[in-house]
Amino acid sequence: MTEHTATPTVIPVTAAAPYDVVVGHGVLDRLRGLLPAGVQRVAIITPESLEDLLEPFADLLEGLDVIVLQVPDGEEAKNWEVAAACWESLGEEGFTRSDAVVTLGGGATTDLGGFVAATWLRGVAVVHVPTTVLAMVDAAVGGKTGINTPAGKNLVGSFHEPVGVLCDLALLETLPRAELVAGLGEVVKCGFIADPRILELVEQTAPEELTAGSPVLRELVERAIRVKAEVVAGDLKETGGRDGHPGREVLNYGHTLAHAIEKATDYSIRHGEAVALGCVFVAELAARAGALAPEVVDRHRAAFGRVGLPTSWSGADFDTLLATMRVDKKARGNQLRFVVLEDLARPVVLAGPSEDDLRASYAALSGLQGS
Ligand SMILES: NC(=O)c1ccc[n+]([C@@H]2O[C@H](COP(=O)([O-])OP(=O)(O)OC[C@H]3O[C@@H](n4cnc5c(N)ncnc54)[C@H](O)[C@@H]3O)[C@@H](O)[C@H]2O)c1
Ligand SMILES: O=C(O)C(=O)C[C@@H](O)[C@H](O)[C@H](O)COP(=O)(O)O
Ligand SMILES: [Zn+2]
Repeated sequence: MTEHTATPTVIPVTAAAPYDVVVGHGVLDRLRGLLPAGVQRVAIITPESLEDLLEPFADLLEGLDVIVLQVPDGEEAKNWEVAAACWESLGEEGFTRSDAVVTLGGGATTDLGGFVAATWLRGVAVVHVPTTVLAMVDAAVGGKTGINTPAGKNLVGSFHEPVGVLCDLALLETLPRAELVAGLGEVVKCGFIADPRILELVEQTAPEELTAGSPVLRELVERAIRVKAEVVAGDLKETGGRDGHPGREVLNYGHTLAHAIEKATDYSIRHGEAVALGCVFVAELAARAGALAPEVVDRHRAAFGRVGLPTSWSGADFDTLLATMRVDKKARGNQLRFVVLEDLARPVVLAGPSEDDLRASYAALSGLQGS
């Protein structure tokens, strides 16, 4: 058994109202301390699939008036019907601005629950308790909330910062391996865009050692949260960076194609898996634009592949993917924009790449010859 550092790590996030991300093992008893003072009623938004976690979790809020809003699992929750059902329940309960939402689940739950909290009464407090690696390192931090529409992923949403985030690594003990690995997709992304030490740790650690109790996993989680916190603090609402840095858009590295792949597969691919593919694709694109050395492109395939993520895919025709990429939030008019790297941790925006380069990069991702 791994010995856990007893002390939780507290990572502050600078925002309009600053908040803490608490990381550790067995830290759920900190939940009450993250709720705003004086809260008497809490709505827990959580997927039906996590029922086993729910009962002991709700006990932590003993003495408060607790409402449970069970939502569908995964992406099935990220639509307006589920959001509307949550609004209806909050209305029936007379949920007010002195009450608070607590999400318990993966990134789909924190996105949906955050969106409900952002929109109910134009904004009530939300604490996120992420239960996947992906939600701990990314979805629960930084205030992006959202739902999908038939046109694509996360097209409706808002920025609504949580008042606190509680990452209890013990919750990962029941997480299926494929979900843990998917979360590493966003971690490795952070390695490329900002913290190459993450890449070294991944390269030096046997992938099967990255388990819920592993100190290396904890270090990776904390490093990725620090990357996210720092980027978000510099550009809270993705309005732009400074001195050539893309600002918050850097966190979208690989996501233009990733979101198109998710839509094309009807969300049967995991977000973190799609991000791995999208990052390989933009690395190829950067190389074609003359920005990135081939060794760094190879390192993308090696690092994502090392943790067990896919690095090759050809499951949809390029024109279908291109049509979806045109509604990516980074696009401006007819022009597609991508975050690409000039080197490790040197991100820039590439605006309006040629269609030939985009096609050739997709061919390279597909593993086709002559790409
Ligand atoms: N808002 C943001 O900044 C942001 C950032 C990254 C990703 N996202 C979004 O997050 C979503 C992906 O999140 P995800 O990968 O966590 O997926 P998810 O929320 O769909 O969870 C994945 C699966 O794991 C199960 N699960 C969750 N916790 C578990 C646990 N502790 N034990 C057992 N099973 C558990 C869930 O029931 C689900 O089936 C996507 O919708 C993506 O767009 C948002
Ligand atoms: O927090 C951000 O900013 C990100 O881009 C993080 C991404 O990992 C995340 O998947 C996000 O939801 C994508 O944002 P979107 O604006 O492209 O919907
Ligand atoms: Zn993402």
